[in-house]
Amino acid sequence: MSYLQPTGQVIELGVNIDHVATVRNARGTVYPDPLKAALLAEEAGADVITLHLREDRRHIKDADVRAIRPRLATRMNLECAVTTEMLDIACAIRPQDVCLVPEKREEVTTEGGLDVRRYFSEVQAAVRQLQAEGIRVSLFIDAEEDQIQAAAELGAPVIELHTGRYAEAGDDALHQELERIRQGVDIGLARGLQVNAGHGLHYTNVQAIAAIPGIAELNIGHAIVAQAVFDGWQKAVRDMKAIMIAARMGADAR
Ligand SMILES: CC(=O)[C@@H](O)[C@H](O)COP(=O)(O)O
Ligand SMILES: NCC(=O)COP(=O)(O)O
Repeated sequence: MSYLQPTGQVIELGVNIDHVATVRNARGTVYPDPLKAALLAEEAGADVITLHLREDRRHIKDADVRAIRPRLATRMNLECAVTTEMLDIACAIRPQDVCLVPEKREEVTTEGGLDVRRYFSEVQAAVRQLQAEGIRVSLFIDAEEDQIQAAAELGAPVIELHTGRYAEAGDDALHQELERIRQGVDIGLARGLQVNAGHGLHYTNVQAIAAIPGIAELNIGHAIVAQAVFDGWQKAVRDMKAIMIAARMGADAR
């Protein structure tokens, strides 16, 4: 049986537009415009628009977040670090969703999940601050039982399991990493959490993740922007969504 999401979808696609901004920033131009990318992605089937306002603003800028928030027909999932600056920005702009992620200046991309257990009180305070503004909070964590348990304990309604290790796994570790995600989904659902997933997913490795019953939403960005170079933006979004739904329906049919 397919679990239907609020939008009636069996699984939702969050399109992360960070790297549209990377291309724009490469020359300091105003194009490609992340706002246009967001609106076209929604037309092409994106259920959520995700953007990561990093402390170093290497791609998405504050102005992008402000410009995009009021224009979306779907919903904004703003990813940010657990810092006073970012939480204040999130509370001012009030996206529907905020996903709290770890951040290191020197990282090329997000390297792991938020250590909710270690920073329990700080994360709990951040969740409460955001929830007081009516924002739904997701925690970007590794698929580890103690992290999932900690997320449930501090009252976050949603977790996003970091699929980076799965995405980077060689053939010998792939099955183990996929099993780790599967178990994380089961643990999260058992604790009443919505379970999302993301990071490093592309048009091939997404299928096994999308097929996991109970995953509500996948956040995917880099691979879609890369595919858009060859196929165009809207086709890249449409194709990713179609692959996800086919994988989920195939799994449910089994
Ligand atoms: C949290 C996550 O996995 C993505 O948002 C990722 O951080 C995309 O942004 P970067 O490519 O700048 O890491
Ligand atoms: N949280 C994952 C995300 O938003 C997109 O990550 P990626 O697909 O750009 O690796």
